[in-house]
Amino acid sequence: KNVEKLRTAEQSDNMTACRLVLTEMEKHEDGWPFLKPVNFKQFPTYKKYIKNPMDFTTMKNKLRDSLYKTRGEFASDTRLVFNNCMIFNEDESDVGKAGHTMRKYFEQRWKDLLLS
Ligand SMILES: Cc1ncccc1N[C@@H](C)c1cnc2ccsc2c1
Repeated sequence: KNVEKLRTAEQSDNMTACRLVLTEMEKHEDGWPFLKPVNFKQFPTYKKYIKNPMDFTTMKNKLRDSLYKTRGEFASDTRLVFNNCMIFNEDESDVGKAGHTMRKYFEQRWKDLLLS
């Protein structure tokens, strides 16, 4: 019983760092392109090129529903957001530049939080 409780407690600690960095990315001034799923009507070719769309709201819902078993799974979805962005958007476009900024921001914060 205690082992179970301990594991759940550890699990929620792991997810605290995820919730924190996700909140920071949602508030970041360059986070705007990634807040919601890309609208396929607005970008008709998106689903042709991007096989696994991901965005911050979807990640928030997955955290809420405990769909991330490890911090690594959360980090993978975050990197998916920015890799999709680099596939679809020119580096010099507003969205492309925001993607690079947010990717750098995430990787630095992820390091800070996990080595703390
Ligand atoms: C991250 C991403 N990748 C590819 C396409 C779109 C997006 N983001 C949406 C929100 C977006 C990005 N930029 C604009 C500009 C006018 S509407 C709109 C919506």
